[in-house]
Amino acid sequence: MVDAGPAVYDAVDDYPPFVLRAAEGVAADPGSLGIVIGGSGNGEQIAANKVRGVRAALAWSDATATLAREHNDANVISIGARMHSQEEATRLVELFLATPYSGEERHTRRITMLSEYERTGELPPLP
Ligand SMILES: O=C(CO)[C@H](O)[C@H](O)COP(=O)(O)O
Repeated sequence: MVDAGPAVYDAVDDYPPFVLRAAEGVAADPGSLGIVIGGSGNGEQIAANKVRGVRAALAWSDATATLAREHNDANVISIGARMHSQEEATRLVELFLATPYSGEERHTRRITMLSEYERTGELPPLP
């Protein structure tokens, strides 16, 4: 486990320096999973998704935590610390870590469209 910080609580610090480091760590270690935590989890998810190769999902229920892995093969979970009790947040993370990617063709097809867009900047064709 690698802790990208912060090491001390600062109510007015900025999340991008920590989240981008966590996300870069995940991108550099294929198969690894990351956890980012912030007020709502929205900005933290946005920051993590700036890193090439990262698929960060905002989880706010058991279903969204599970689907993030099953359907999206998300490699980062974002949690809003102010949105959940500690027990709820822990459960979301545990579900995320325990759920494998389904590998279903339609999901792989969609993920491939996104990674190809990320790689080339070219839009996938319309159906
Ligand atoms: O993305 C967010 C909200 O949507 C962040 O979690 C939030 O902006 C953090 O704010 P604060 O400085 O009050 O902790």
